[in-house]
Amino acid sequence: MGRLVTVSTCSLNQWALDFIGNRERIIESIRQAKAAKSSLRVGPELEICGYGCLDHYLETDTYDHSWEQLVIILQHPDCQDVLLDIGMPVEHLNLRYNCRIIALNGKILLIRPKLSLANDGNYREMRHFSPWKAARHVEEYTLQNKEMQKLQGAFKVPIGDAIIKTPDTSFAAETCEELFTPDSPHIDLGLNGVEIVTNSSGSHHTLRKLDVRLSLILEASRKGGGIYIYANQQGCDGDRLYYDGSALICINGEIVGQGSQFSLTDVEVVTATVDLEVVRSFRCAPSRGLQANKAPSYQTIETPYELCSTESDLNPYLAPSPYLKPRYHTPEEEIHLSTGCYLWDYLRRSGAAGYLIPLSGGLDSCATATTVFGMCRIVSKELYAGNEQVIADVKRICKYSDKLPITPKQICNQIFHSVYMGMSKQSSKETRARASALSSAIGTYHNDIDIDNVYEAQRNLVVKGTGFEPKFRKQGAPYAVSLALENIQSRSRMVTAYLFAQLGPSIRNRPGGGGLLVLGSANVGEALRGYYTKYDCSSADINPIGSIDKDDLKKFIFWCKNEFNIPVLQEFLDATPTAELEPIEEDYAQSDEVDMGMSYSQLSIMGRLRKVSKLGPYGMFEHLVREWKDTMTAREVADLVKRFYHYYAINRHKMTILTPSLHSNDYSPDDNRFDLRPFLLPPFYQSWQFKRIDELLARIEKYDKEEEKRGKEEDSGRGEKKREDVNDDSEEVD
Ligand SMILES: Nc1ncnc2c1ncn2[C@@H]1O[C@H](COP(=O)(O)OP(=O)(O)OC[C@H]2O[C@@H]([n+]3cccc(C(=O)O)c3)[C@H](O)[C@@H]2O)[C@@H](O)[C@H]1O
Ligand SMILES: Nc1ncnc2c1ncn2[C@@H]1O[C@H](COP(=O)(O)OP(=O)(O)OP(=O)(O)O)[C@@H](O)[C@H]1O
Ligand SMILES: NC(=O)CC[C@H](N)C(=O)O
Repeated sequence: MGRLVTVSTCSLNQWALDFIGNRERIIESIRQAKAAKSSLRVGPELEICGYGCLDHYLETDTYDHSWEQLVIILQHPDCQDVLLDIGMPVEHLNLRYNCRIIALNGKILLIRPKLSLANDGNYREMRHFSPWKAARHVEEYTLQNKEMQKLQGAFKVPIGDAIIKTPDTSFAAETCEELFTPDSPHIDLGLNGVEIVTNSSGSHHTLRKLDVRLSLILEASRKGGGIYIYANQQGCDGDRLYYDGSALICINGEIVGQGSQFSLTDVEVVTATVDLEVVRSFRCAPSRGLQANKAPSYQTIETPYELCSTESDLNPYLAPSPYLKPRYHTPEEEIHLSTGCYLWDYLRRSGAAGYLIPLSGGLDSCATATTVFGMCRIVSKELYAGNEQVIADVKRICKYSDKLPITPKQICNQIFHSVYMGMSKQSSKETRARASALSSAIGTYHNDIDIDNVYEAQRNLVVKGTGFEPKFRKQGAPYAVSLALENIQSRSRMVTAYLFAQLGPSIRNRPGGGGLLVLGSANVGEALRGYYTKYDCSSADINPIGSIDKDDLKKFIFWCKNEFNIPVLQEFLDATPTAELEPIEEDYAQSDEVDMGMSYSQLSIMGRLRKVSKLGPYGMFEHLVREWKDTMTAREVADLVKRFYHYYAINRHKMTILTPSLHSNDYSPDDNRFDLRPFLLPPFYQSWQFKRIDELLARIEKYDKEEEKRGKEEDSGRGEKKREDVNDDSEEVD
């Protein structure tokens, strides 16, 4: 007869430093796990304080308040008779650790600190914590919190890397990054006969990443057998990351429970029943046995609590959960769902009345606007489904009617403002019309205004104050003077956008007033190339598309056109990207790609090589000269790479003021949290790096010439041979 265990994991929408809210969500998840008859509940990494506290981990308060919440949870009547695996930070002998608290019926069995800290990309755990002293090392921890001492009936508990032994099985915890390391703890734990391994994570979303995480999780139990339970945070916990849930339960490499990746449900519990006999029979292999004999041994902590379901004795029909196929979203769906869920969390947590977008009729602001409409679609779905938290949030934010707005357009109209800020000579009727058409299609509260007066007032300050008449380059002025005029427009648009954001709700008589959050729309390519104005109207409160490049954005807009049924989106895809900062003339209209001296597609490729492949100018040239050999000469590639790095270098200072954006890609150039670079870089022309490119280019061109010569000689050789052959043939024929 099988030995059945019912276990629960969860995704919680925690918020850094929201101790009360976080605690309530933890208790709710335990309630739901118990209702599903689970004997073990696993929660996300550092769930009590919220994973993303960053430098608040340097404050003792964060540790003390976490203990205070833990005491409340452990005493709570709904949190008894279930084994708990809860995440929080712990200070021990003046060092700080990222820990799991394994507890049962108000008592701590073990504090398990993280062994391998996450410290790349967005992660800075080494700044806040120490890794645990050594694998398998255990010592005593002295409880500081008086309430906890009382509850424990002791003032010491074990801290370290140990196994929890129950009469019927054993389990152990590993934490997030430990799964990503080559020598993961689950390998030795499995060889030590641990049948259940938990993994508690604070793991963020990037496009196409779930595949990597799922393969690692499945692999963790496929080779060595066993049950692997994965918990993760979900949502925006106060920073640029979207934690993408996807709680998972698997056995011997097969999924038996998978939670949502993106969701507006604050507490999502995933439960499955698994059969320990399936693990035991899988592990009965001689080669594994030989390795198990040699595996280093662990200290065990014993508890008389049994994890196996007593239900199996009572209910003969209780069966293990069936195997499931892994569920993935397409990258376009991922953009829609991650931006939508992130924007909703940001809005409801910020206390603002909604969003405002400066809508230009170009693709980028269109993409940003579409992410907000996508958010309204997700919210609408939850309203129809009766999600109480979402209903309460919508009631709080949407105040223009007593009736709950329910369709995406109704919701959009209440919380989303757009404003087109035209100039009579610079703005085309096409961009103005596209902005209006998009606004009508998605239902924003739209204003179409002209800012000529503001522009003229600024320009006249110079004319009247100095007598100098600034002109555009097409009128014969130097580039720098023309740029100054262009920048008046973009900067006054920013000031105007914030004005409309502050006053928008009052203009519409929103009960209680309120302000709107200004949305930005700079994309990765523009940011890298520096093709935007410092403090222009994409300097906003938050930018949902700031780490997505133009190619991915185009795919996203195309997908939305069909999925959301918004035909006008095709017009944005067909339009030539233009900043419209210079007067339009019969034979001249500004174009982004001409201005930049490179295409957005080339920028996408170079952006990935710079960040993801970690290539400098020389490495990038070496790579691209091979990659693009069929379409560009080596000299053209060298020119392009040099142009890219030159502008990247002289404009890197602009990244310091870039709008915070949702982190969606590993090629993100975000200077503030992810892509840390100097902001005063040498301009590269005349540099050592470019000199080395020139040397390589000279070698390549020499090689090309020699190849050409050899080719010609071979051709002529072949020609002569052919002629000889022909002559031979003719002789033969003769
Ligand atoms: N090394 C350095 N470290 C710190 N700051 C530095 C600096 N060098 C210049 N600066 C400062 O940077 C500023 C100059 O940069 P910035 O004002 O951006 O001006 P700039 O880069 O000269 O011009 C903006 C460019 O963005 C283009 N553009 C394209 C699309 C849309 C938009 C738009 O705005 O809608 C704009 C526009 O056509 C133009 O080519 C000045 O304040 C200058 O003092
Ligand atoms: N006439 C305008 N009215 C309102 N906002 C504008 C206007 N012109 C520019 N903006 C704002 O400035 C941002 C930067 O302009 P930019 O030209 O780079 O982007 P875009 O027009 O949205 O897209 P594209 O780069 O495809 O033309 C826009 O996304 C938009 O938010
Ligand atoms: N919190 C963690 O340890 C996360 C690290 C891990 N590399 C991830 O991206 O998911």
